Amino acid sequence: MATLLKHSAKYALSGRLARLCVHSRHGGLQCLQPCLLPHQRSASTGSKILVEMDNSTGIAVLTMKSPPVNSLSLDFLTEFSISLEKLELDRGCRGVILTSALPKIFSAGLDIMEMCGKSPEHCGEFWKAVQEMWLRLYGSSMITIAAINGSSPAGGCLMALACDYRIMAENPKYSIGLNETQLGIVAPFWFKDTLVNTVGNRVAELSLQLGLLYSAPDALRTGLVDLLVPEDKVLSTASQTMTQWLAIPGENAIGSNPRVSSSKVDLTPKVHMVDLSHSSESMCSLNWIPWTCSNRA
Ligand SMILES: CCCCCCCCCC/C=C/CC(=O)SCCNC(=O)CCNC(=O)[C@H](O)C(C)(C)COP(=O)(O)OP(=O)(O)OC[C@H]1O[C@@H](n2cnc3c(N)ncnc32)[C@H](O)[C@@H]1OP(=O)(O)O
Repeated sequence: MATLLKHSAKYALSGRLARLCVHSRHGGLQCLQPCLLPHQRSASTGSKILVEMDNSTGIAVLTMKSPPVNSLSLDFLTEFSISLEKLELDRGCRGVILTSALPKIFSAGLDIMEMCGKSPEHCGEFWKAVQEMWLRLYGSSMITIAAINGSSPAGGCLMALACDYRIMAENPKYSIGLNETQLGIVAPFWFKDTLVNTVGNRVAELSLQLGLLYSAPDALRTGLVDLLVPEDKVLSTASQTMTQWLAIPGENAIGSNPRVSSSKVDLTPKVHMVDLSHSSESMCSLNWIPWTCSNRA
């Protein structure tokens, strides 16, 4: 479950992201425009991501808004990770709903233009940003729910898989899956592991070998998504589900893992990023921590 990594990734990444904010040539914090909305709501928007925070519930909605297909470019990934880190550092934020502002598309996955004709340095930077997005989402200490309101192939599916729960629009035209094999590329092992954790070994094996994209009903049948609802109910259902999840006692609950709930514990990163500048091979080594880190109190 995603919560296994939440605290370790939180502390592993904040330093790197802080550096990205200062040094990145690809957007960064300076593009986020905070503004206050009524009823304890606040919003910040960059060019590709809108974050709306409801301080009364502790729920943030992170909306991807990068036409035409929310492809995961370096700029997009950088803005995404920075947005998530800001929420992670906001102790008032306990849950994040990830969704899309684009009709019919959740995310088309990695931006194909980032993968051809680029320098090795650029490829290395891009690939690190892909890992960082996954680590930050999968390792979040917040509850994360994907409100999948459109198609979500490959890296788009990975984003959804990295969340704690997946709610998809019951439109049979929408598809989701790790279809890399169909594109002639091999899904990295951590894509595979994320899929196995969700659907089990056999379904993952078939999905990856055949590069299957599932229709929404089939995605529900295989367990790739947890719930189908009418398209206009995806976001409201995600909010209701989040409220239920947040009612579960959090990290300060009696009997919770003392390593996590004490402020003096050693939260040295258990997740290591490796330099991939010269490699398109797999990327991060994960030392699983022995307790499940629970959600925020
Ligand atoms: C550099 C580092 C080296 C590392 C190399 C490692 C290699 C291993 C990586 C393994 C992991 C891969 C994960 C991935 O995510 S790979 C990307 C896979 N994505 C796809 O295959 C999606 C392809 N797109 C679609 O299926 C469809 O476009 C859609 C999302 C279902 C939408 O369909 P729709 O009919 O509505 O729209 P169009 O197809 O007409 O597309 C509209 C425009 O969007 C452009 N587009 C689509 N997908 C992408 C994309 N992934 N990146 C960039 N651009 C994309 C498309 O070209 C159209 O543009 P146009 O209007 O200008 O023609």
